[in-house]
Amino acid sequence: MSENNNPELLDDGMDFETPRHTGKTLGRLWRSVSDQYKRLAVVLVSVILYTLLSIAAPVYSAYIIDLLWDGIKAAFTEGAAFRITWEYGGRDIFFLLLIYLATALFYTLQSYLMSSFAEKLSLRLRTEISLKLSRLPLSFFDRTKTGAILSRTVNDLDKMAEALQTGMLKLFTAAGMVVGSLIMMFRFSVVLTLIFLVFTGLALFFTNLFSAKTLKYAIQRQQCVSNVTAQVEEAYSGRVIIKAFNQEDNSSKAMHKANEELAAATRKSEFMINAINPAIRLVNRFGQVLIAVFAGKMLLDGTLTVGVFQAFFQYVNQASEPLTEVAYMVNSMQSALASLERIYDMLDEEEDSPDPACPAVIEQAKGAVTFQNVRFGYTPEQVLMQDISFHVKPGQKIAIVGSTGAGKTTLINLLMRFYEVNSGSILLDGTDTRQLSRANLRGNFGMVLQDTWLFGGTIAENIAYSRPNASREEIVAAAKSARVDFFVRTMSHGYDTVLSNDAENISVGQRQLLTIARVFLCDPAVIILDEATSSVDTRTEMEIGKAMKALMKGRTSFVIAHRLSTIVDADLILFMQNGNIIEQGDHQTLLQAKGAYAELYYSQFQ
Ligand SMILES: Nc1ncnc2c1ncn2[C@@H]1O[C@H](COP(=O)(O)OP(=O)(O)OP(=O)(O)O)[C@@H](O)[C@H]1O
Repeated sequence: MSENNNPELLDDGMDFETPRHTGKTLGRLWRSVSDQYKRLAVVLVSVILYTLLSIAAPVYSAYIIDLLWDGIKAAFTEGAAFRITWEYGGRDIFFLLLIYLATALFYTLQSYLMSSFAEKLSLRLRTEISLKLSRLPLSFFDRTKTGAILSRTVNDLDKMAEALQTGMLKLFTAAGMVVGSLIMMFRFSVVLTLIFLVFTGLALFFTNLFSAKTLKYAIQRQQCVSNVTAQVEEAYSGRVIIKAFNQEDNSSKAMHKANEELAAATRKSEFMINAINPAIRLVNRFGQVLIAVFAGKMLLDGTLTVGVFQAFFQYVNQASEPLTEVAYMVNSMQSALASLERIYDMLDEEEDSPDPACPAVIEQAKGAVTFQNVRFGYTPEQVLMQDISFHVKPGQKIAIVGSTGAGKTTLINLLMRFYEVNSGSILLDGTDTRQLSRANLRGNFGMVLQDTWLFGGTIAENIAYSRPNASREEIVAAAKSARVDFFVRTMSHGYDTVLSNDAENISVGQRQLLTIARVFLCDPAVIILDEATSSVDTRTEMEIGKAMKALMKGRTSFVIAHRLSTIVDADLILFMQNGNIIEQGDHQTLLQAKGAYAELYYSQFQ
């Protein structure tokens, strides 16, 4: 199972893993529940009392049955009626009932306390995770699959909470119950207890023998479930492309294959579970029959009383059940610890460097931007940008040009401080952006990306995302500036129309206009525009172009340009290649330089 300890491989929520550092993880868990020690102490006392009473009840019942049995025999020989009075038997039966009641109460108490303990812990971890997610750098999300993050926040936490609620309690009570029952059994009869131990040993041996196989099939099944989920996800997200390329048959064949594999794996794993349990129970039953035969003989010999006979069987049940479950309990506890370990791993991930303690503040930026000898790589070993320098005056339009992968988006990522530069600096109005808080820096920027993001909510709420307290008039004014007001009014509920299911009921162009409205509303000093490519029709493209032009007015604007025709009026064109700016200047200067830009320009227009 060692390969399962690699967090990368655990993305599909595979069950039955083992923790890497059990002691360390337990220690950390212990420290993170320091506010709940009192609760745990009460649970511990309750578990001890529950176990003691559960062990005491059969002995007491043996005493009562023997007492009554003697009374019945005496009454029989005397020919008198047998009667139970308060003094004779009644009081004992009442006390026995009290013991049963108390065990039930302690059981309820400890179950309740443990579930609230586990829920408190999981709420705390959930909060820590969500805070952590907001502090993690984007590079974490680059290298971690979405499924893994979801699995951490949902599956792992649930698994851990469940194991703490039921598994741990069972483990504690099981230990006490087995030890206590065995002691009592030995006291009653060494021979009968030895028979019990031999058969339980056999049952455990068979459980171990088959558990490796059961585990193997269970893991296979889990992998098949992941496979089916992936197929469904793929078929759903790619449904348009699948239809467009007439691949429905292949897609459903792949799905069918995954389903068949899952059915086969489930059959095997269910068979193992369903075949093993009765087999093990059979071994246990054989043991019990043998004990009954021997005990019956002892009963006839008079070396065992009726009361002890029945009490012994109560102990057999109390001891054998936890013993056969112990393998499962250990597995589930280990798997819960592995889950907890992954949660801690995520909480230990390196965070964004903290904002400065006394940050500089730029309330309303003028919009001057300077890159000074910026050097950057997404990974330490691979430097993408060697040495980038340029200066932009407030209100200027800067076009960033370059082939795919040239580093245009990266430049913007650095400007927004989504990633930190390796060396050099980026200045906004002469202030190093690292001296500002990230919130202050980003508050001075507005972004319109091709990859528009709208959330499930009304159109008004979506526009107001950049300024949640904006009035309806301001929202409508922003929509008008973005030339999307007319479209919104044609919708069934206007600005209160709820966008759902990824906002598929509105077109790509309209989505982009809505995100332009969003930026209009927050009125930033610097804007970043990712020009629309061919995914919209010419008319919508013109609308977007006009809305963007209006947005750029009076602001410093960085435009990631795909068509050179739209940037001839730019104050500064940055021509990028392999992460570096190889030419910069305005359109005329670059044409006169007769370099890469001129070549590209003429290739597009001649
Ligand atoms: N998050 C990331 N982690 C690692 N490498 C990245 C990351 N994002 C981009 N890169 C790499 O950095 C280089 C520049 O990418 P970038 O996205 O900046 O290019 P681009 O000019 O914006 O391209 P496009 O026009 O296709 O969007 C590419 O080689 C890309 O593979």
